[in-house]
Amino acid sequence: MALVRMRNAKGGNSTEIEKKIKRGHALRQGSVWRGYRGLVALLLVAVCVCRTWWYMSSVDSDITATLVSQGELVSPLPRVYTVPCSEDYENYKRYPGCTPHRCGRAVTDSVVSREEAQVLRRLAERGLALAGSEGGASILDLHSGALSMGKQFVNIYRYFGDQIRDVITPEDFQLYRDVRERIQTVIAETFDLDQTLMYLTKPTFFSRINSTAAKTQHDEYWHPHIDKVTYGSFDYTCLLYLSDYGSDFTGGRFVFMDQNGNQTVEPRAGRVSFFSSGSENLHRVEKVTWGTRYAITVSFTCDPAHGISDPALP
Ligand SMILES: O=C(O)CCC(=O)C(=O)O
Ligand SMILES: [Fe+2]
Repeated sequence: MALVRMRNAKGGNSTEIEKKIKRGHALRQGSVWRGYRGLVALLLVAVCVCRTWWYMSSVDSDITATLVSQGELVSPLPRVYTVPCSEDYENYKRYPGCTPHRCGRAVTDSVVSREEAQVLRRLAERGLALAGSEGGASILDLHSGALSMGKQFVNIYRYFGDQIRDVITPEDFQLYRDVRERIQTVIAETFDLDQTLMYLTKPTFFSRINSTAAKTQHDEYWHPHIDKVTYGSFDYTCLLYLSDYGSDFTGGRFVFMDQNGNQTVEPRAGRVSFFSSGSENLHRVEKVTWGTRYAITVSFTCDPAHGISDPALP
């Protein structure tokens, strides 16, 4: 009743009012749609974030096989996997008796004992405790003296002078030499080479990796790479692990990236993993998710011009 009276009272203005009401409806509908649009945009963003997260996690979870697990003991003979040598070798100078004629990867736990690995790990801990990068990987190269310090490197022999003798002893250098010799022998036996025609090459370094974010590109250790391309002189790469996957750290598995899937080597203290350095052995290291991972890279060249002597105090 009141409504009818109001309509009558407004009389001629009714169409104007109806228009306003319609406009109001339209505006309300618009704002409802805008509300929906906000929701849709939010959903789209969520979908994008989820897809990116799924992609990023799948990059680290696309492992197809474990070549050697941490818990196994590969002894007394190395476990060897041959792979066809890449065609790249045709573009490199050949050194008979050393250049790979058989390519592949191998793992052995009987060349370096766990006790020796522990001594080397303590050396790495002492050396790297002197400085270290701001995140990601830190390295200590006993040959050149390079030690990660913040975003750069220092030369430990110059920076710490004689004090470095309290950190690295003659016994440490002797152990490095012994281990290097044994590694050279097992590589020569495995790939049928003349070990007198193989030379230690640089860089040869201790690495320490933890889960902190890398601040510079050279502290990013997880990118897929080919050692012959990255380091130039490498013909045979060897990694000596100084800590245990699963108990000292998580993540950080070594991954061979093959066309038909990936193959992992799980680090174990004293484990020696070696392979021909060409593109038949594209690889990466998974990001470390917890703890600290120590390893030494000890590699060999066939080119005497790229050979170096064992590390020693200057
Ligand atoms: O530490 C590792 O397992 C591998 C390191 C590596 O790929 C390299 O030093 O080129
Ligand atoms: Fe590498």
